[in-house]
Amino acid sequence: MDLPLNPFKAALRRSEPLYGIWAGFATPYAAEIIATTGYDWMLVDGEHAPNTVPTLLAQLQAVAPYATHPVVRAVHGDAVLIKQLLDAGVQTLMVPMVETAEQARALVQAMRYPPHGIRGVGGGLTRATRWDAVPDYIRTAHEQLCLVVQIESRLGVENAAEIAAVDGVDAVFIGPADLSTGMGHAGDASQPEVQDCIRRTIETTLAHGKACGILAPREEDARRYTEWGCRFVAVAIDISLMRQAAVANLARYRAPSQPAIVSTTY
Ligand SMILES: O=C(O)C(=O)C[C@H](O)[C@@H](O)CO
Repeated sequence: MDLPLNPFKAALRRSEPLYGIWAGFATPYAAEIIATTGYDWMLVDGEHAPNTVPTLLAQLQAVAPYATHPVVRAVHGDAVLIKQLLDAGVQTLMVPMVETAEQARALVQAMRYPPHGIRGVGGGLTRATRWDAVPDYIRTAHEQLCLVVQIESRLGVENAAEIAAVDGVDAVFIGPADLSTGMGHAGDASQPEVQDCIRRTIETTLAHGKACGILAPREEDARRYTEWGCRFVAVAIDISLMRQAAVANLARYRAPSQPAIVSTTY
């Protein structure tokens, strides 16, 4: 069989925004529900959701029949973990907290086979090669792999040009929560100096011919970042959607200040 194409990587070159959703339930069942809803991509979160390599694999398998592209966020940029994720069939990998070009280059190396990198060869053991059904995987894999590095610190913003310039970095994704918190604003990305960093990072990334993305569950933020040039925007978080819907539904019957009648005490 042919090497599965990466439609997300191809779509990053287009001008229309790609709308995504954060998938934090860490279960294949919930991931599959999300995959049916029509978002262009979903972020399967291995950093802040309770995921492991097997749970990420199960989610990749669950969403495989659907058009929504799974972007998997690793808990960190360790080369050994990256090897396992790629072997499991991750095509688009997001790595948090990339602050220097050197870090970005190491990530590219982790995703490529020698002589271009250090990825170990799993061959017929791996889902990535469809258990050896894909011919010439070693020589062609990099064409369909996509590396998204997260810039989410002041140092990362300062080094954004060098990071975006790294050959093999396909896109930059801004983390507004970590960026604002690291700048002393405890998750408040609306602060002018944080907004300034976000805008500069977008402009710098685009100037280097790379796509830029961001998490923006509030509509006004998502629209502004899109206007500033973000190409892929996560406009929702599944867990927040569920909680907000549950709270709003109960509020139709009972004031939020009223305690539950049935309560379990220990
Ligand atoms: O800093 C950010 O913003 C992100 O990287 C996304 C967060 O980790 C996300 O989990 C917030 O819910």
